[in-house]
This record gives sequence, C-alpha cells and structure tokens, in this order.
Amino acid sequence: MADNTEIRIRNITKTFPARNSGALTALENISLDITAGEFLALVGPSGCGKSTLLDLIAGLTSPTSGELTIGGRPVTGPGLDRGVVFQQYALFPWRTAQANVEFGLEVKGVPRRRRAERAREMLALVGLTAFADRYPHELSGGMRQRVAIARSLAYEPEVLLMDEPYAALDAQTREALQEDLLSIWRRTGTTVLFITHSIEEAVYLGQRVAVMTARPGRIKRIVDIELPDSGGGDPRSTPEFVRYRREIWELLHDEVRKAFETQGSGYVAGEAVAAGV
Ligand SMILES: Nc1ncnc2c1ncn2[C@@H]1O[C@H](COP(=O)(O)OP(=O)(O)OP(=O)(O)O)[C@@H](O)[C@H]1O
Repeated sequence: MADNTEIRIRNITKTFPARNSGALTALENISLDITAGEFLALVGPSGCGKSTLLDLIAGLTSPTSGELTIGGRPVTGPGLDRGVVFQQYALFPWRTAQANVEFGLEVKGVPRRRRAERAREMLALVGLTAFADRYPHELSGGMRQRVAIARSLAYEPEVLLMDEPYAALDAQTREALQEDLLSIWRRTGTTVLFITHSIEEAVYLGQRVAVMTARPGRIKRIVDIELPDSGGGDPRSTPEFVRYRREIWELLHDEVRKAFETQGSGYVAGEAVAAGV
C-alpha cells in the first residue's frame, strides 16, 4: 500500500441492542490509522468500547456503520492475517504446548515437518523450549500466555491484536512478557494493537498511545511516545517516562470520572497511584 497504513478505521460506529429499549452506542464515529509495523497501545475507561473495537478489527463482529480495512482489504470476518490474544488463555487443553502452537499452521495447511519446526522456533522465541510437551494445565499462567503469543505469531499474521493479555498475571511475569513482546515485535515487524488498563504498560510498550473517551467511545487523543535511550537502564525510571504517564493519566482522568458517573465504572484507584499523581 502506498501510504503504509495497515489498519484503516473510518467513521466506525457500533451499537448494541439495549436491555430496555433502543440501542447502546459502544463506539461513535471512530477513525484511526495504524501503520504497518507500528505498536499502538489503546487505553480508556472501563466500558468505553476498547474490546468492541478490537473485536471489530478481529472480524468477530461487524460495525453498524463505517469502514474497516486491513492491508487495504475490507474486514469481513476472522482471518489468519490477524492473530488475537485475549486475557484468558484460549489454549486447547487437550493439546501440548507444541501442538497448540502448531494449530494455526495446520489450519493454514503447512506440511507436518515444517509445522513442527516452526512451532519449535516459536516456543524458543518465548523461552519455552523445555516445555514443548507439557499440557496447558501443567504450565503457569505466564507460560500459558507465552504459548498463546507463540501460537498467534507462528503463522506470521500481519497484525497481532491483544486484549489485556497480561492483566491476570503477577507483576514480575508481566514485566518479563512485556520485554519478550517488545523483542519479538522488533524482530518480526508485526503490527500490534495492545489494549491495557495500565498507563505504565501503555507508555512502556506503545510507540503511540491512543486514549479513548468514556462511552460512547471515541478517540480523545493520540500521544506519540519518544523515550530517550536509557543506556541499557530501565526506561520507566526516566523523567520523560514519568511525564508521559502523567500526561495520559490527565487525559484519562475526566473520562474515568464521566464513566463512573454514568456507568458506575472506571479506572481502579490504583492507576492513580501507579501514575504517580
Ligand atoms: N454483545 C454485546 N451486547 C450488548 N452490549 C455490549 C456487548 N458487548 C459490549 N457491550 C457494551 O458495550 C460497551 C463497551 O464494551 P467493551 O467491552 O468494548 O468495553 P471495554 O472498554 O473493553 O471495557 P473494559 O475495559 O471494562 O474491558 C459496554 O457498555 C458493554 O456493556
């Protein structure tokens, strides 16, 4: 594509039938371009429509109005050009880690030997070579999430869609997986859309952070993140990082309040503490 846009979202509105009568507008007139190879983090108050947007891009649901293309092709349903990783590890319990990773390759018709080889490469990439023969119940939560990521990357999707993939993990595992993901992303050049409730995670991972409004969800602002080279140190301790974190927290603050007033939901108080404000 001439302009290098991978995901093009134009004037997307999504309404759901409401319980009483009428309709609930989850997303209102959203437009957003995500460039090929970009890592975009998406934050917004609870219930603002983040998952709805991701589901639309994944092709799991269709918009009420508006246009959505991936690599110039209209989205008409799920496809192997997109890998999706959810918070809950959607692994097949009856398959080993290796066989889980091979799944997408089977669907794609990759020959057995090549499939096994590729799955081994992917498991090595996420540090699970020694666990290839284990079943999901024999793995920790972090390991299962790694298998899910390896499975999504194995068939080389153009786009990786991640919906709060690390929310259920402890802080240390989460940090390790964040680093894994960044190094995989740098190596593969996959376009990543990453939804999170953590401002810190968004600033650490994203090249841009898109902030959504309270429902009906719209894009309130997109912040470009340019962290200085921390010389091998932790970029999270640089003054720039702290500034971005604060900027995004301030952008969210009003929206969270609105969400709380209208829907009784919003950010957990811990985010304010995490943002250092
Ligand atoms: N299938 C559905 N039918 C009816 N309403 C829905 C459906 N899916 C989502 N909604 C509503 O749409 C709104 C947006 O939901 P969505 O899950 O996209 O928000 P979110 O930003 O991902 O929330 P959270 O951060 O809490 O996960 C919510 O009010 C939700 O109740």
